Amino acid sequence: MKAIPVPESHPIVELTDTHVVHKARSGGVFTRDRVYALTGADLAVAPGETVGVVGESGCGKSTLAKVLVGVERPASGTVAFRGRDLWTMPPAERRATVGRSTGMIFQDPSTALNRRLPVRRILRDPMDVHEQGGKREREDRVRELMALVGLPRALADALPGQLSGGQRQRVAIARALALDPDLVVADEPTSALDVSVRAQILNLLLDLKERLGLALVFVSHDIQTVRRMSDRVITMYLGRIVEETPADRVTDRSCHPYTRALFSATPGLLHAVDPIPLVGPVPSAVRPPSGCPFRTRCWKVSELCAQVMPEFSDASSPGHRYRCHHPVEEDRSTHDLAQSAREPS
Ligand SMILES: Nc1ncnc2c1ncn2[C@@H]1O[C@H](COP(=O)(O)OP(=O)(O)OP(=O)(O)O)[C@@H](O)[C@H]1O
Repeated sequence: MKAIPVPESHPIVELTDTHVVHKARSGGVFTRDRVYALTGADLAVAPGETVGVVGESGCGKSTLAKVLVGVERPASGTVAFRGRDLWTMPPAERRATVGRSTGMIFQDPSTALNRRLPVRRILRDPMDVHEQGGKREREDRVRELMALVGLPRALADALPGQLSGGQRQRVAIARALALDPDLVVADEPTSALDVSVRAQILNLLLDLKERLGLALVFVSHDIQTVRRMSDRVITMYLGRIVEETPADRVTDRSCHPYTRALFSATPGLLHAVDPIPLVGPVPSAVRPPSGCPFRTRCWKVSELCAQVMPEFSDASSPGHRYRCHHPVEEDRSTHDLAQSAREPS
């Protein structure tokens, strides 16, 4: 089993009871309703670790990613970088802290890169903004970054539109690394790419992470990939973190019924022979259910689940915690669970 890195004195970034609330839109117009995009998130990212984030569409994965890199301001709770609260810093200090210590890689490099700038300018831009090094040093760093991500030097003057999808994502990765960050957050970094280049980009990320000692937060719909890339996996449901599990135990040892159901439905996983049925749609993030948000789809639901949001409980294995009143026994087989879900008592 992979060891979960023990945090140094301070995690790189730590969320404490962090909430993000948006104004809801209907037909492009804001309404009085509120969308609870992230609710009560507690999460610490340690130097050098990879945290994978999974959950169905709309559960708050991208919101969590944006909060971690200081792009999204929470409505309440704290976001601390190396122990210092980001949102009580003076704005210039906050921009410098976030800009220097984090990098973000988005889903679609075609829209994330400025189409009018050549590669060398895209890569130099973070150094220009944060006034890092002189002209010569910035040019040297551009060359270094291109080599680091496997881009030929001949492409330095190319525009993004002249590159392949995989090359564009390499540029986006190089830009995220320009200021030598401690943390990179990758939000669906391969889902807009051809299947043939996905593995190359994932391998590049893993390789860079090892070589540079980066912490990586990896958001993806592709559960297999999250499991392969990560040290631990965060499961989100309707804006809540509901479980945190060591990645190599997530298919058969996770305790939250939702995590088990999610992984049981993933083709190609060892235990995905008998999917646990998830009945009905995900409830609205405008009117989340009382108590546990998963209760409307859970086969283990009881009255308590409607009344009380479960606190995090520690499981017997280290680095594993979950929010559930009726957790799955850690060693119960997925096949067995699928039977119970079909015939709730
Ligand atoms: N700017 C915004 N204004 C209003 N609602 C928003 C905004 N951004 C996100 N939301 C809503 O917040 C919730 C969480 O969105 P988020 O994009 O974080 O989910 P996600 O898990 O990343 O989804 P996906 O996997 O589809 O990208 C959703 O209900 C979404 O519609």
